[in-house]
Order: sequence, then C-alpha cells, then structure tokens
Amino acid sequence: MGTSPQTEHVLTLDCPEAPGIVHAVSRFLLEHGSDIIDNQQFGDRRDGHFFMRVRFAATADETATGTLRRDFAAVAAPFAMRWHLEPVSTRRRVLVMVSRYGHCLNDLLFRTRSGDLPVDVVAVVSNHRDHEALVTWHGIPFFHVPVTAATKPDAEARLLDLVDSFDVDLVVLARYMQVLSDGLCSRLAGRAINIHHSFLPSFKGAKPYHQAHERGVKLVGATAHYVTADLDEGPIIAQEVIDVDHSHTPENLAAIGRDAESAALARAVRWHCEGRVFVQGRRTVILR
Ligand SMILES: Nc1nc2c(c(=O)[nH]1)N[C@@H](CN(C=O)c1ccc(C(=O)N[C@@H](CCC(=O)O)C(=O)O)cc1)CN2
Repeated sequence: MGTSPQTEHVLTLDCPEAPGIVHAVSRFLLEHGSDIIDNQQFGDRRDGHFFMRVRFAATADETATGTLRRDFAAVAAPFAMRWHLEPVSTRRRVLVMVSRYGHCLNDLLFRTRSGDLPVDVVAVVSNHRDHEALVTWHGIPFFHVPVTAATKPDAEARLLDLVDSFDVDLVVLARYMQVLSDGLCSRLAGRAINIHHSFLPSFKGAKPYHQAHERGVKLVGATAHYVTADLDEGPIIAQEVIDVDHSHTPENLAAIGRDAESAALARAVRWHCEGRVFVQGRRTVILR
C-alpha cells in the first residue's frame, strides 16, 4: 500500500470459534492502512476454540500502536477475544534462574549477545555462585539467592521483588534445581519456562539421565515447558531428541543431552517471545 514508513506489529488472539473472526481482523487492518506480512491460524474443532497470529506493517507514527490497540478493543469484544498487539521491535525482558549446570544459561547469553535471540536478559538469579563471573562478564546483574527448606519463602519473595523491580516479562529456569511453590507458580503463570532434561513424559523429577540409562533407551531428549505447581507437568512448548546407544554411560547421556536442552530451551524462549505460543489447558498451540 502506502510508501510512508511503516512499523511492523504482531497481533495474537484466541477466542471461542465463531463465523467472521478472520473477516473482522482483516477488515480492521485494511481500515487502518496496514499490510498483512504473514498470518497463522488454527481452529480446534474438538473444543471449538480459535487461535490467530498476524504480523502486519502499519503506518509508522508514534501513536500507531496506541491507536491500533484502542480501536482493536472494539473488534475483539464481540468475540470475547484474548488478544495482544505489540510492535515486533519490542524486546522481552528475561530473568534467568540457574543452579550448578551452566550450559543452558551460557547458550542463552551467547544467543542474546549475538542477536540470535531477540530478548534482553536483565538479571540472573542463582542459588549458587558458580556462574557469577560469566554473568558479570556479560554485564548482567547476578543475584545469589541461596535456598534451603527454611529460607525458601524468603528466597521466593526476593525473586518476586526482582521480577517486579526489573519489570520482567519472562522467567526462564535454565537448569534451576529447586521446586517452586504453588504460590510462586500462580504468580508466574504463563510467564515462566523450565527446561527438563528428559523427553517428557518419560523420566520426570531429578536424575532423568540415570533413569534413561537404567531403562536402556535409544533416544534421550529435553523438554521446555511452562512451570506449574505440578512438577514437570506444565504445558509443553518445545522438545528435542538425540540418538544414543548401549555404550553410553549416564554421564555420557548427560553430556549428549546438554545440546538437546540448550536447543529446546532457546526455541521455546524464542517462540514465547514472538507471541507464537498459546496455552490451551494442559497443552499448547504453536503458530509458526
Ligand atoms: N513448581 C515447579 N518447580 C520447578 C519445576 C516445575 O516443573 N514445577 N521444574 C524444576 C526443574 N526440575 C526438572 O526439570 C527439577 C528440579 C528439581 C527437582 C528436585 O527434586 N529438587 C530437589 C532439590 C534438589 C537440589 O537441591 O539439588 C527439591 O527441590 O527438593 C526436581 C525437578 C524447577 N522447579
């Protein structure tokens, strides 16, 4: 359409299935002089729910996003839509939590530093000091928050203070080996992603590689999922698997698994931050 400068936005929405949803969205964009760049949608026939993600270019003036949001609210209401409209350039603010194993943290920091992952890691929290030097080298604030059964409530209150003070959009558990309380999980619902070092639902809990070795599996893997109060039960976002064989010890499996963990977690963080992930009960819909 126009040649005037444009700003790219992403509109994500979900609502009960109904006639005219796509028509209403495309008419709204046409009336606001916008070009659709790409569009993904899914209508779940089993539960009658509809999901949509549209990337579009709108006229680039500073009021564009506010105007689009104000006007889209009127389009969304009749369909009872849940929706978000965000400039593509918005970089999500991420707080990473880690314990002793640093491979997923290191991978996330490298990907964000190299521009591969469009997020800002604004803080790192750990119950150990192992990775303080790495995080400080990246110029990111590091917070040592030790956790014992007695100190867990204070530790979790400290984490929530940091989430608020750093205006965090997403908490990433990059091999953080403490179980979060029900209360913390509900405060972080839909904005905390964990990497579990197995191909769920197999080998939940601690020491999945030993469980895998004992069972004699031929694939090991990793699962990135939203954190819920039920350990390792959260909606799955991304999974990765790697071939293994009888010659691999549990330590070999853990070493092989590190690549799967880093890859699955980075993909889950990217998709979440690009607005591609919709939670539907215990499951997710990924529009990509
Ligand atoms: N509420 C939740 N908290 C956490 C989840 C989750 O799914 N829901 N995932 C874990 C990560 N994790 C597996 O992916 C995991 C971490 C820790 C344990 C565990 O049994 N921890 C022991 C302590 C271990 C230690 O101190 O090293 C415990 O907490 O008693 C199991 C699975 C992150 N949190």
